[in-house]
Amino acid sequence: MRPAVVYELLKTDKETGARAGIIHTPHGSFPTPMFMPVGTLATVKTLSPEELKEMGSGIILSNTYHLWLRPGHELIREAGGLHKFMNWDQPILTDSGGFQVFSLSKIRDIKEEGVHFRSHLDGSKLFLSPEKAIEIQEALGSDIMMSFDECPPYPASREYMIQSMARTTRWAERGLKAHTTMDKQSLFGIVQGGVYSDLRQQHAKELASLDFPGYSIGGLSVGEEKHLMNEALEATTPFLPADKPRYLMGVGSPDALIDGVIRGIDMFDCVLPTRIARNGTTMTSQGRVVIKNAIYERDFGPLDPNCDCHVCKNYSRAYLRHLIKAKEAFGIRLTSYHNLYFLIKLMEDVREAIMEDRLLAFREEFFEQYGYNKE
Ligand SMILES: CNc1nc2c(CC[C@H]3O[C@@H](OC)[C@H](O)[C@@H]3OC)c3nc(N)[nH]c(=O)c3cc2[nH]1
Repeated sequence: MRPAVVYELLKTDKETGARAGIIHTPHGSFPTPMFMPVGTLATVKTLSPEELKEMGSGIILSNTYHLWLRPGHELIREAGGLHKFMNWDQPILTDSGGFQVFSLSKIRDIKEEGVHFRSHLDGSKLFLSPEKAIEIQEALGSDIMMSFDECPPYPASREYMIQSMARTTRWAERGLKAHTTMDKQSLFGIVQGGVYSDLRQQHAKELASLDFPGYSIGGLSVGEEKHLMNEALEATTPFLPADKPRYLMGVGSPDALIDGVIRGIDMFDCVLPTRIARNGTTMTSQGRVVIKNAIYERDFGPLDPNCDCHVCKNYSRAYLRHLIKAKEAFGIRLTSYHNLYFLIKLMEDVREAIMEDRLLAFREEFFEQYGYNKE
């Protein structure tokens, strides 16, 4: 089948493996590297589609597991699909539910045919398989779908990893066969292998031979140290086709994004920016600002003097601190907007640095300003 998702490589940074490109999907195109806001329950918490477009969010995520449980994928299909249901007419990427089954449900039983588990909402018995995950994502009308995989717990033994990877490959093949409603392929394979470089390389090659339109790198950002994530990426991306997108799942923080781009990653997602925003922690060009801190009580300057988002142009740190302490809903709307804007803008700046072959210099300057070098 022809791919529904097409990657256009524009430039590779001369000093690193970093790439600048464009990803084309049935609902439009977006530049890469790109940070993708997470809208697990069909909403990027507290923000409207108009605000997401205004901040430059080219694509958002939603979550198969959660939407299947509530409000149900059949209801969303009747509503005309997820784009219509949530009034978002640009690209949507959905996860397969693999991760949530393993991270949310206590009781689960992994079998070859799929995973039996109980709903984290009402304890009812559920069964998720590669075929079911495809059925749900097709009902949602997702532009970029994820294969049903196992994200093994961290750490996992080599023996367990080898068995799990082999099953994840068999599940990926079943997903490719089940994905039939559209005349084009929009299913990504998910590379596993934990922190074992040889297994990462082996799984990348295995999935590359199945010719997916794109590849996710899973099994990371699950508690491993940063250098282990970087080493896993170095063992994976060189064995993935250069003309296909690479998506690092669940990442992340500004340093992890930059170091992921340097190792050939094009797409990222993470709940971090919106999750920390809800308790008033923000990312700024000078590092983290925890707005509830008393030092900001009479600080009438902008959250980030180097940021041109509407929050930094119109509201002061003192006002944000007041709203967050008073638990005013408008406060977390402002901190959520700024944090997402910050990461999307960071990826735009990184993309510019790639176009001008100066990504390592950009990394040095950003790390210095943000305060990473102090750690
Ligand atoms: C946080 N670290 C992390 N997240 C991960 C996710 C969930 C992202 C998904 O989870 C939701 O955010 C909580 C988002 O909806 C996202 O959708 C793609 C993963 N999903 C799958 N299928 N396989 C993996 O190996 C995997 C690894 C991860 N590591």
